[in-house]
Amino acid sequence: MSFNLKGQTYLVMGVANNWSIAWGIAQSLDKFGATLIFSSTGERSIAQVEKLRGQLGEQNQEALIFDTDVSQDQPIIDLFAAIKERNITLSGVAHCIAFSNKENLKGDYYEVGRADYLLAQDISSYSLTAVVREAEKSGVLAAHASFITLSYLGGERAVENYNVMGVAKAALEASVKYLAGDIGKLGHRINTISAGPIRTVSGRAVGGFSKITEMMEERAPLHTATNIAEVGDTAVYLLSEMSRGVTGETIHVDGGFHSVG
Ligand SMILES: CCCCCCc1ccc(Oc2ccc(Oc3cccc(O)n3)cc2)c(O)c1
Repeated sequence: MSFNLKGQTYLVMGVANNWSIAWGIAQSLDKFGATLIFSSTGERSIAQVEKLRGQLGEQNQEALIFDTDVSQDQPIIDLFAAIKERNITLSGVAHCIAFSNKENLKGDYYEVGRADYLLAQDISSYSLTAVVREAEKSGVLAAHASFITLSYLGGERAVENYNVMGVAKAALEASVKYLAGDIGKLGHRINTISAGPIRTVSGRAVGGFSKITEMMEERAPLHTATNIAEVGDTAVYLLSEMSRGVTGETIHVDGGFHSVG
């Protein structure tokens, strides 16, 4: 019997367009037969997902798409209530959501203002905690559900220009470990994929992005830039029973860059 995800439903949060890592995750889950639900923010992203789902398998041609602003608790509560009332059981959630104002993604980190710091933390870190809590409380989770979120090396060490987003990712990665403790006793898991730089709309918002990607292609053991399909396939592993013994972990999908000096 070959591995597949037929009959399993996953929520993918944060598809903005076909460059999004979240879209790579959706495509990989779809490839293995999973049924998908999408939540994004804003009419442009919603319109993109409506267009993109046409590229997916039969089971996802009419995938549900929710508009969820994760900067408030109520929209997150409403999202899982809507899933619950459709009697859908979730095998997992991919949280692919982050934001910080562009002017904080260049220059000196300490120039970041209090409001901008809190905004980056709210959207890029706290939103995962709220999503995991409300998913659990809503009763939509399968017996052994799996959560994943996305990070970058700049959350582990100072990478020039990544600045306030790096501090938010550090909080995100610490949250994953504490959340692993909370939900492990309930039978659920949560892990982080730390992706190498990928040419996305978000990536281009970060100062020095093209320099970093060139440097990575030179110095990473695999000498390749990361792509969304590589991240998507690792997401399938972490969101499936194949990683049933793994939680609170970070897997780097970065051509090995983090391993070399
Ligand atoms: C100098 C580091 C270069 C490599 C950056 C890799 C990376 C690329 C994209 C990442 O995701 C975001 C997500 C939102 C974000 O904030 C944005 C995105 C678009 C517009 C805007 O005003 N802010 C910035 C980066 C991310 O966390 C990490």
